[in-house]
Amino acid sequence: MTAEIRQLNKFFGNFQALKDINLETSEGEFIAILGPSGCGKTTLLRLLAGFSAPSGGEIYLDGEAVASKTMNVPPEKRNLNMVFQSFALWPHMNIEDHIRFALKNHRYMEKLNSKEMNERIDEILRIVGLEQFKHRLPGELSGGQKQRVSLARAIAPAPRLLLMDEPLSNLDAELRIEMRREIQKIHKITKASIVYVTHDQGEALAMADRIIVMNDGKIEQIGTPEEIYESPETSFVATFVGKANLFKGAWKDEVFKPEGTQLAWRQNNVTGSFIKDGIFPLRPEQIRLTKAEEEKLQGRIMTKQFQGKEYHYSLDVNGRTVIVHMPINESYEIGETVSIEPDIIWGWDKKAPEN
Ligand SMILES: Nc1ncnc2c1ncn2[C@@H]1O[C@H](COP(=O)(O)OP(=O)(O)OP(=O)(O)O)[C@@H](O)[C@H]1O
Repeated sequence: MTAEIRQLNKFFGNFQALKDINLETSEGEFIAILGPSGCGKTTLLRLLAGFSAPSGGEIYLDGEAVASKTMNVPPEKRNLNMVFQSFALWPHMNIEDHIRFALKNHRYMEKLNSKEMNERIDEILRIVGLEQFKHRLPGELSGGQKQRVSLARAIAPAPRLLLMDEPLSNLDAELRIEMRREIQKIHKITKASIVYVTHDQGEALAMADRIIVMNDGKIEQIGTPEEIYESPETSFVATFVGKANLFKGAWKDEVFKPEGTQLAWRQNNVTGSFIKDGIFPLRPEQIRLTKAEEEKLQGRIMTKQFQGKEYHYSLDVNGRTVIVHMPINESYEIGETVSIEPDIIWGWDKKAPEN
């Protein structure tokens, strides 16, 4: 299913939760809506689902208008299903019956006889790896298994659009990684379009075809995971997604002069807004520490954490905190003064800095 959102606005009283949202998705696309708590992700998802009506603008599903200021097609008349963070399972109903209920009550599901119904239930439970649990009640399942049931229930009637609201946030870290693979598999098998809300950039980067980064009710950037990570267009995207350090200074063509220095850092891939604002975003792994040299920017190591393949350092650089990740074969100590510069091996710019 394709979705088109035009100039969408949503007010709660005087508070504007969505501000002029525009978006077009293509058939079968996996879209992640990524942003911090309160930025409007769930509000946008609820409007797509039909649980809530817009204050302005329009939504089209497969080219047909489903919502505007004056009309709102209800969720059951949109060929979609939703998966919630809370699982939303019925405690008295076993797993098989959850799927059966979903198959019987979805408007767009063809009518099945009881043999076809049982085959479909088994097929769906096989996809999510729950065949042996079909007679259990939700209370007899782990968190991960419960979320598999809610995924199974959502995909059972083969909706053309799946809306997922932080479906993994109630699971522990290891299970979340495993469930990412499950959701990717489900996307591949069902070919449904997916809109997936998350505040976890790892999830969005790992699964989505395109990511919409939202902040304060607005879209900051839309792009593939690679575009969002490698070429952030705003300071918000650079820090929220890439955890970038924002160095202040002045740009002249492709050369950046950090504030208070005569250095020249070269970079040919920074977007217009950074150049205008005099900012050079560098992710922790794009910075290199070396023994202190006078002609380079210097900082003092405040903290050092061992992380397996890397040390994570925080430095005080002229009163600002800078985070740097370095391989463990180069080690510096807390209190040491070191030089910092853009990394020419891992950085965006493969050319040597001009200094
Ligand atoms: N029914 C409502 N009435 C008033 N304000 C609301 C309502 N629903 C949401 N809001 C406000 O709209 C803003 C966006 O909320 P929303 O739930 O969309 O955020 P979110 O990005 O999904 O956050 P989270 O990640 O914490 O779920 C918030 O400031 C919230 O308080």
